[in-house]
Amino acid sequence: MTLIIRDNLQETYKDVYTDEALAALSALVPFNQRIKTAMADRLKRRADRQKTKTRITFLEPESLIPGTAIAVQDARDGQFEGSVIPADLQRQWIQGTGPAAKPNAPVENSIRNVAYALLSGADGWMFDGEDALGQITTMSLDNQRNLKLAIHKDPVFLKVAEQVAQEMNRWSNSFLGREMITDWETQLNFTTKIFRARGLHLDDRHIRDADGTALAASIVDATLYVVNNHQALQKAGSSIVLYLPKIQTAGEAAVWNDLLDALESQIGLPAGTIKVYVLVEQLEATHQLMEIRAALGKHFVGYNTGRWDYINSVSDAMAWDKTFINPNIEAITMTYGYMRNYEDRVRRAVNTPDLHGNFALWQGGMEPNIPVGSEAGVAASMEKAVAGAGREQREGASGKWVAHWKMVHIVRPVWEKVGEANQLGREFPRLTYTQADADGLILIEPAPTDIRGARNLVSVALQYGNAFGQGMQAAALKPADFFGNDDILYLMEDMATGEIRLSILWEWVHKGAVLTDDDPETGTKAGTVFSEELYQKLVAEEYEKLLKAASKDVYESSKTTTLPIALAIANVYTLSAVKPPWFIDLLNINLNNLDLDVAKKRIQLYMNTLVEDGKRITENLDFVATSPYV
Ligand SMILES: CC(=O)SCCNC(=O)CCNC(=O)[C@H](O)C(C)(C)COP(=O)(O)OP(=O)(O)OC[C@H]1O[C@@H](n2cnc3c(N)ncnc32)[C@H](O)[C@@H]1OP(=O)(O)O
Ligand SMILES: O=CC(=O)O
Repeated sequence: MTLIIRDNLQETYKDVYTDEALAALSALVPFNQRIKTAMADRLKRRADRQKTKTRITFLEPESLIPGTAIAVQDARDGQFEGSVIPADLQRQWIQGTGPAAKPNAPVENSIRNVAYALLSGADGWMFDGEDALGQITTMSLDNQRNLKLAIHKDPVFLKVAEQVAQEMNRWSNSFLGREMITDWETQLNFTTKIFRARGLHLDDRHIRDADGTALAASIVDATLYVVNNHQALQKAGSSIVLYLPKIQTAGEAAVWNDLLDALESQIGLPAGTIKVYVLVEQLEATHQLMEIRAALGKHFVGYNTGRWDYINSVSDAMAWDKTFINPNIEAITMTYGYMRNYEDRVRRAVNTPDLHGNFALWQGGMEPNIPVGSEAGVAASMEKAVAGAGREQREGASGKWVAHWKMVHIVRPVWEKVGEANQLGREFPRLTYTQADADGLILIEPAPTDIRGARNLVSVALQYGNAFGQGMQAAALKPADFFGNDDILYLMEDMATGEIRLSILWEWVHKGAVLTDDDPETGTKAGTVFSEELYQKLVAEEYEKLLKAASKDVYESSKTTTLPIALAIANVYTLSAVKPPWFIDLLNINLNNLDLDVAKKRIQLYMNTLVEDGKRITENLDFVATSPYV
């Protein structure tokens, strides 16, 4: 199969696009069409639900999981072959997450992120190819390059790691009162390496198939990571582990399963060698948890409650229902209405035995706090972070995600104190599939819905769009009103947390959220209906604050380049009657573009395509083909 690689990248990244990797990509090209079809099906289901105003439902027990010979009822009963949990995944108290590359940085600087991760003392680290990894220029390839250098213990990486270890110890001496790393070379072997491939909904920016169709990013990410690193990982006695994001249905899980089988077969690995965690980030997936487990069979090891994407997916799935209105984002914790019920289904699903009595893992969701700020601010936020982790541990999670290496030794003691490697097989009632269960998954409860909440949504959404344009798909952000206030910490924001903010604003504008509190500054009262005018007023005010902010919070150069583009995108997303399915689409088509007029044309093109043809634009609009690889 022919591949077309953009510009001269085959040459400049020949350490990533190795012959073996290109051969595997060529062999997997047939999956491209299958993925594109699955994504068209997704959009159609979404459009049909909106048109007919229908909710997501459970699958018919007698039906087969699409793409498999497994009956839904069998999956629910655990009548399928799952996986034994490998030794290096048995204890995953803390998994850190983060990108393995930085924007516009030489390798010696960019690879520092991998050193922080592998020296952090986290039980596992999910190196991100998706929501936290910037995609400007060639970042997805830099990410792959850095991981390969680190996993192969290249001297370039080891030199950086030695230096970073000293810096980390300086911080931990002052913050924790002790060194966090005693022997940096030994420490590098501690953390299980995990990679998150991009979801099925995204296209790679650098490779197309023979027809000129962009290759699905999932194929590219999984293939490059596995092919380039499987031997080194296995030689070190490590598992090959992926996180799979944003799966919506068991049928999509079956596509992933077949893709992984084909990849294993291509490079001579026994079927089921690659292990996967699945992020439960979609309302539809929560209706099909056992079915997804079954479809992934021997590859599947566990679920993660990917809470931020999840909130967005519920908002998106319920966009047609005028009564479904989320409150302030700060109120949507894991114990809030539909979130509580979602978490409960995940823990029940992983603790249902399969055919051989195997259970699966539940890794708790993301803790977005970072311990940087005033002493009082850090103390208060860390208390909350530890309390949140303690709650998840008690509810049955075998571990947690943190967004920064500084958080590892703050949250890990929650599990250290308990001491059990995991909570595999803890008793919970079996899943049921009643109307009441389905209703619980969209349960809204009364909670603050106010102007402070709206300002927070607007300000961070604009800053997030700006950071994305600068190549930082994750960034530490806070609302502009709190710039300079060290008692309020910056929180980790990434594609997921950025997107929910706009989704909630869309609900408030189009469904007329009723404010719960008076706001003297705008003169609105409890009972005021949120409107487009109110949104426009808040956006104008918050944008002005960002223009006036110091460079520490809003890069000066971004104020005339990526920030106005972020504003244009936020406005179109929030004000369009037709809700875009993914915020990232509008951001992606403007990657590497700093011109507002060009951006406006692209945004218009996207919206016209969506409204008129019911299609998304996901390809790299700046793709310049060179000679094909055959
Ligand atoms: C909802 C979800 O999908 S969650 C999963 C996806 N999200 C993520 O993975 C977010 C991960 N976190 C991050 O990317 C970062 O912590 C951020 C962007 C939030 C904050 O980063 P910064 O503002 O650079 O933090 P800070 O200045 O304290 O970082 C200090 C150093 O640690 C590095 N670092 C910080 N966090 C991480 C991380 N998670 N992984 C690797 N390195 C990190 C920074 O790059 C920086 O390196 P340097 O010394 O070479 O400059
Ligand atoms: O991807 C993770 C999430 O919390 O969303």
